[in-house]
Amino acid sequence: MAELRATDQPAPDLEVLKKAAGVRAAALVESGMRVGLGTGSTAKYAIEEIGRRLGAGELSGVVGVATSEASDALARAVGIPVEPLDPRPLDLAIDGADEITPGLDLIKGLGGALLREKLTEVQARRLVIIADHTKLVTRLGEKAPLPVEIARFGFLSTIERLRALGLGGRLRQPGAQPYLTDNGNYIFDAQLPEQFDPAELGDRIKGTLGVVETGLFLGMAERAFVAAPDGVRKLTPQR
Ligand SMILES: O=C[C@H](O)[C@H](O)[C@H](O)COP(=O)(O)O
Repeated sequence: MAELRATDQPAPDLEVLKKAAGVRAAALVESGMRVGLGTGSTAKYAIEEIGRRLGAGELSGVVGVATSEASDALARAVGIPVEPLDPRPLDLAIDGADEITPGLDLIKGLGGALLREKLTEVQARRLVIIADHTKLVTRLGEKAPLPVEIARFGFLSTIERLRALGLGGRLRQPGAQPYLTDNGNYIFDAQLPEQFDPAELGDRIKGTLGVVETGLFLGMAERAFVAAPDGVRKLTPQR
């Protein structure tokens, strides 16, 4: 890809980049597909584009499986029929991410949807991640905390157990009350250590009493469309 100098043109704002990635991924949807619909400010653009393609008659028979109440509402609003998750595989899932490594390991869940996202996307034949370039990292935890969904009952005890694993972090509490997920749970935003084995730490967190799920998505993404000012790049896992 050609390099642009800073003086050539103003950098597109992040919304423009997110939309470019979302539209690129939505082009993978074919008629008759069952598609996992991600959550967040980037997934929103893919959902809108799938709706636009359905409305324009470019697609037919597409069914969405939404990963949050918000994405369910958006999908219905743009004309995508939505079904609940059932055991059948999904042809494709499209979602954003908070961090993306060169191996396409991910941190997800800053939007609070990690549990439904993982339940849905583990059933997808292909998980396609869409993001702007600010989400690229060399190691997990570089920029974002790791969201960990925890049961409300006994949450202070669960947080103590997580701290005993060496994790810093805090309960997500944007206002007077803790943040509540679509599943009625809380989220602990964990600060990851500088060096750790993601699979091993993920297992230890998941094995902690009171933990429902983590935002570590390891080895799940088939590709990512990452938008930067000089274009949308397709990334595949580098191992
Ligand atoms: O829980 C939210 C999801 O994992 C999102 O896909 C993730 O937080 C990225 O969201 P955004 O595209 O808004 O940065």
